[in-house]
This record gives sequence, C-alpha cells and structure tokens, in this order.
Amino acid sequence: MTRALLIVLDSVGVGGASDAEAFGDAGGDTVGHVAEACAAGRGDLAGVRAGPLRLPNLVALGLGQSSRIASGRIPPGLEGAATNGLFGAAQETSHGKDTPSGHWEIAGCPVSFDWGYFPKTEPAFPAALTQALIDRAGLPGVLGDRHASGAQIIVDLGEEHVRTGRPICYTSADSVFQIAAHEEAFGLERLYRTCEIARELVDPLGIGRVIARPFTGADPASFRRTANRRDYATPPPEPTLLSRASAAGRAVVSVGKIGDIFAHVGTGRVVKADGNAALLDAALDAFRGLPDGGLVFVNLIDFDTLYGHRRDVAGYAAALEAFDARIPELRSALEPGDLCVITADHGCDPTYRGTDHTRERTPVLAFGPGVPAGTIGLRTSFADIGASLGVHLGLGRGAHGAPWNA
Ligand SMILES: O=P(O)(O)O[C@H]1O[C@H](CO)[C@@H](O)[C@H]1O
Ligand SMILES: [Mn+2]
Ligand SMILES: [Mn+2]
Repeated sequence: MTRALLIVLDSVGVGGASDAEAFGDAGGDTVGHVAEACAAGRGDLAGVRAGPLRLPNLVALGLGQSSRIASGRIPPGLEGAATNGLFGAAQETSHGKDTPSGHWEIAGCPVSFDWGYFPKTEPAFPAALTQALIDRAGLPGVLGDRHASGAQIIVDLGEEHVRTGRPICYTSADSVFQIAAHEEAFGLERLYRTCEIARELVDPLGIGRVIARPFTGADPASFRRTANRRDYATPPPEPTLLSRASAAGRAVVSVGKIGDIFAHVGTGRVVKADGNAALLDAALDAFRGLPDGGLVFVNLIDFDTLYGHRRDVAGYAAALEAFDARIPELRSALEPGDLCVITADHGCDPTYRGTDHTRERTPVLAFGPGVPAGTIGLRTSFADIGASLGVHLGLGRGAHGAPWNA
C-alpha cells in the first residue's frame, strides 16, 4: 500500500517564525507556551488534567524536537528522543496566517497574493457592501459591523438579533466576513443564502472566506454555536495535492473543514463530523477502507476554535493530550507503504494577547511502517509537505515545495 493520511492540527504551531513581528505576533509559540503554562501549574482542569503537559506519543514522533528546530528550545515536558519517524518544522511563505493560506500551502499551493482585510474600525465594512447585502438578502439591517470574537458577539448582540431579525456581521484579523444568526429565529437555510450573496459581494474585495456562524439557545447564557458552520472560500489559484490526486483518479476523502477550505475543488468524498474525536474517528474509518494510492486529508479544528481563539490554556493542553492518546490507534491503522503526516496550518497561542491567530512555524511529523527515524530539519515552506506526499503517492512533486523523499 502507498496511501497517505494528512492530519492538520488546526493552530498547533511551534513558534519561532522569523516573520512573526511583521504580523504583530513576535514571540508567539502555541505548543511552547501551553507546555510552559502547564509546567507552572496554570494548565490544570478539574477532573480532566493537571501538571506538566504529557504527550509521550507525539514526543516519540518528534514534537519536542520540532519545537527545538522551530524556536531553539524544547518545551518543558516534551524532552525525549524522536524514535518513531521523520521530524522537522516548517516556515510559512504565504502572506496570510489564516486557515486557507496554511492549508493551501501544505497542499502545495502557497498564497503569493495579498488577501483583502477589513479595517479595525466601526463600522468595519464599506457602507456599499452592507447596503448591497441588506438589499439583496432582504434584511431589516445588520448588527455588529466590527472586529469581534465570535463567541462574545453572540452574547453581546444575540438577543437584539433575535428581536430585530438583523444578522450579526463581524470580522477578525483574518480575511473573513462572518455572519452569525440564530438557527430557528433567523433560519439556517436563510443564513446560508445570505452568506452566498455575501460571497459574491466580497469577491471583488479579495476576501478569503464568508463564514456562516449559526447558533441556538434562549438567552445570552445559553446561546451556543452549532456544528452547522459553513465556510464559503474562494478556490485555490493553482492545483493542490487534492486536485492532483483527484485528477489522477485516486480515492480522495476530505474530512471536516477540508472540503470547505478548498472550495470543494478536487476534494473527493467529503465527510463531516463534530469535534476532534469524531473527526479522527471519521478519518481513520475512511483510511481503513482506502484503496492503494488514496489520500485522506483531515483537519482537527477544536485546538483552534475551542481553545486557541478562546485563549483557554487548560483546554488546549487537554485537547493535545487527548490527541496524543490516540496516536497508537492511528499508527496501527497504517499498513506497510503508508505515510502519515501530522502538521499545523498556523499558530493560535492561547497565552497571547487578543484572540487571533499567531504567525508561527509548524511541526512536520512524517511516519509509517518502514519510515526511518530522523530529521528533515527546518523546511522553508509548508509546500514541502504537499510535494513529499505527491512523490509518495506517485503523483510527482507539483509546482511548489521541495520533497524530503525524492
Ligand atoms: O471568533 P470566531 O468567530 O471563532 O472567529 C475565528 O474563526 C475565524 C475562522 O477560523 C477566524 O477568522 C476567527 O475570526
Ligand atoms: Mn486554522
Ligand atoms: Mn482560527
């Protein structure tokens, strides 16, 4: 078998990006700072975890060593030899520190243009854009119109939204136009239609994604976002590992956000699931039935959405430990000839100011039966992953990135 399993731990950066300062993120180090906080007793979660970060399986795959390569030091608790595969770290070349930029670059399509962004002003959106959305979607107006954290803005404006029928439009440091609306009061299908209109309207502004953010609940204390989030992305400008595999007739399975992130171009069978555990279940299920030459690509979103953006150190640590505990199961799903790569798309340091992503280097852990232990060093682009998986799958390296296995 020569199959590939590509796992993106959303936001699990290892610090050290040489251009972090240009992004306002100097010193950001998601894994390093979570480990330090845990070692200092600031990562305890009653009944769930306590004390230093313990990731024995990820350490054996080289996570601690990838931190050393990325940022010059091994985080506390992550010392130990990498005995179970190739390990390294990667620097992003794309201009954005967002999810699509990171994923596209991993898949061999770096983003060399600048995304459009909305200013940190109120209102944040051009008046003509807001008015066009109101007119075309038949809205009584919009709320928000500013930079915000999504969990907070539904607490602040959710009741007014339900009362007035005005959807909550907001953005962040990413190239995003997000619309939050109540699933029952506003209607899920109506929210999706509104987002489709917004997608057309923000195209000329170079906005990467429109995101539907449905929520339920009766009052600010019970408002909760649901798994019916939907991302409307622009398509990648060049072929990706996914589109190249699909074009070659390979079995391709995209799990979780991957279908949306790649605007459903070459994404094959799309499988959705809610939460890291269910997403990994779905990916492993798909992988077990995958024919020779196939590719499963999964994004584990909780690190980012539930813990990174929420600046929840203990939750982040617990999520890392929960993933670590499943590595033996993951390894046993790999047959001779298979290759698994674990990496990340950007950082989201839960100890950092604000609530946005942090520009960071990422871990690159490549393993499988027969893959020797050793280092692949500091890769100068995430695209080296797509190039190496392209070589592994016999698709060729593609236009970007330097394979470590050619
Ligand atoms: O605060 P929430 O709504 O989770 O938004 C976050 O999620 C968006 C998409 O990943 C990011 O751009 C960031 O704004
Ligand atoms: Mn992401
Ligand atoms: Mn994010």
